[in-house]
Amino acid sequence: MASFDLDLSLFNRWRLVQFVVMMEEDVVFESQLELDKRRVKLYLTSTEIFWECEEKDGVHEEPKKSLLNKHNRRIQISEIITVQTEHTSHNETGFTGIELKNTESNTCAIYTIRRAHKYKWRERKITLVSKDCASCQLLIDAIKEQLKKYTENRPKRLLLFVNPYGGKKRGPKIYAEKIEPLFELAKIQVDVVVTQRANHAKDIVSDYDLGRIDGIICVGGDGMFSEILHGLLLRTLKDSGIHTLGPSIPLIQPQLRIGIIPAGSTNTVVHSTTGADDPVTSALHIILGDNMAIDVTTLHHSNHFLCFNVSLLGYGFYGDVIVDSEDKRWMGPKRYDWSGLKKTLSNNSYEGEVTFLPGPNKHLHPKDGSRCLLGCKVCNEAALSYASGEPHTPDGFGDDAWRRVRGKFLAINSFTMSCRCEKSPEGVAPCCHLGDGCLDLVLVHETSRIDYIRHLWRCTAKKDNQFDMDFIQVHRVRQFKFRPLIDDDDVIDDCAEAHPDGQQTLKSHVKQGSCNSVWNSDGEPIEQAAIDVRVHCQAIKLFARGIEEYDSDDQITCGASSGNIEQKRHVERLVAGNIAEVTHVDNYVCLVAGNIEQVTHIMDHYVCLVAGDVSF
Ligand SMILES: Nc1ncnc2c1ncn2[C@@H]1O[C@H](COP(=O)(O)OP(=O)(O)OP(=O)(O)O)[C@@H](O)[C@H]1O
Repeated sequence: MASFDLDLSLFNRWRLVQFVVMMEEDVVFESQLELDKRRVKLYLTSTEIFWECEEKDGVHEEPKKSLLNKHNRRIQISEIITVQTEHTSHNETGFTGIELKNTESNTCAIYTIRRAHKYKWRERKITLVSKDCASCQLLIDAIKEQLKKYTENRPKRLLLFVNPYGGKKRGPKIYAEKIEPLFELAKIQVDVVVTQRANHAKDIVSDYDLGRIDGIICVGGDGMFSEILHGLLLRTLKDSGIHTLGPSIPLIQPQLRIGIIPAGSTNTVVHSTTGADDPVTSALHIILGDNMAIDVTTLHHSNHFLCFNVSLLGYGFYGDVIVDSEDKRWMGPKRYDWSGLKKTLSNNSYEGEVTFLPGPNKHLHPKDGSRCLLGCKVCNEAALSYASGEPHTPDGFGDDAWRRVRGKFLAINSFTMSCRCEKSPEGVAPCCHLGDGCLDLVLVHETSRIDYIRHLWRCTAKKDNQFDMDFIQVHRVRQFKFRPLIDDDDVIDDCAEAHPDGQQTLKSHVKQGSCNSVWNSDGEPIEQAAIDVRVHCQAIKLFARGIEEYDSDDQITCGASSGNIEQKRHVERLVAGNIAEVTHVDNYVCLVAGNIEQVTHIMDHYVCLVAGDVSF
């Protein structure tokens, strides 16, 4: 017999949600239909569609099929991709006595999204059969009417770049097989460019008629995104008459949003803004017209603009890794592991001086345990505060707000976002915010190899204690400057000026264990070591919404059979890859769901199992 170990508060939360929803909504349309060969009564409100099963022969039977079970009978209008008639033959309709003409249909298909495993989204199709074609058309018209207000911000035409060279070189295949059909379904026109060389996309963006499109998409990795970001930000400045970007000039937020379909090696930006490194999820965020603004940092050397940065900016360890890995692209994403291992063993450290201007709120810091999630309060407040002028330095930092740290550093890392990736699910800087106008500055002082390995190891764990080590200092800052030091009193402006020939020179320079490392800015090496860095609050918009809350407490542990592997597999097939994470712990099947809807959905599956499919 199955045993259920459920947190009852989940039920209460669900009931509360249902109650509030029912109280708030006004039904604007209702209809009797057929769904999964069962009669249902469907209701349309301004925000959602829901349905209930009708009694059959006077008996209200609770069906077991997924779309009909009681916790899965809702569609948010805002999440509908499209609604259209679908042509089925007379026999397939299930409704008796219907005469269909060839060109007409009494079948309506609603395409929407479903939350699959954790942050991943998938397309979901719901087929509804009306009693006749006219009723079907009325239903479609009514849904389209409600959908109008949500489609205003959705893209109709996109410029899309596919990088055939990034990651495992799967960009073109990912686009053709997974993404193009979804954009066709959503009736989005796409101008596709397969890039022929580095900076091809940037050059096109600098001249393109941007008024024709609603967004720019890249199918590639962080490098490809960075290229488009540069093209779009510089183009926006140029269109506003700014041709030279001095260190004190604020960025102008472009009108267009950028979307990222991940097909690179690390895909940090997409992972940190959607929670998933998944092409289909990203395409669905684009189709629904999601919109969020993220911070951009500018790098200057001697008042000359160098580049923009949005994720990791690292000197020392990460700089050495990028230089070492650049000629190992043939290894694919594994090149970072190989070069990372080499550089960890060499344990080089570099002398320098960091000065920084702290963030405006001293209670917010890189170890405060917070997470930047969908609707983040910290980012929303920062946007308001920056909109009304540059924020003040917090009390307690004194008149001379700039702080100074000198020393020998194994790494100087600045994070403008949490930098989540496959290897670090919570991010290398887990408390960092996407749009708060600040960056998290991590100073890793010279230490032993083993201690640094411990730090790197902790970065990959789900706990966020990687900064609780005595050789690491963290600060949340608005601006910082770095100057390499030859010796204690000799601050030089740019050691790399002695090596102006680019990467080869930089590589031999780093290899010789020379005075300086290089900066790794979003995966690109920067020659100049002496830099000035400034954060620009929410300077670029993305087709994303931030990471949806994933409540790890919404967990059900359900008793499974005593060691019968077949029965466990049966459970796994029913729910795995669909709504929850499934793991086996001794004789228990452990299900972890992303939200209350998924939890209740899982319970229904288990009720089905107990009712007959499997006896525990
Ligand atoms: N056809 C091409 N040939 C060579 N390089 C290209 C081409 N198209 C684009 N690029 C360059 O490839 C670089 C890397 O691409 P991308 O970021 O997509 O992959 P990645 O480096 O493997 O992934 P990640 O940046 O996530 O680690 C980009 O900076 C881009 O300028």
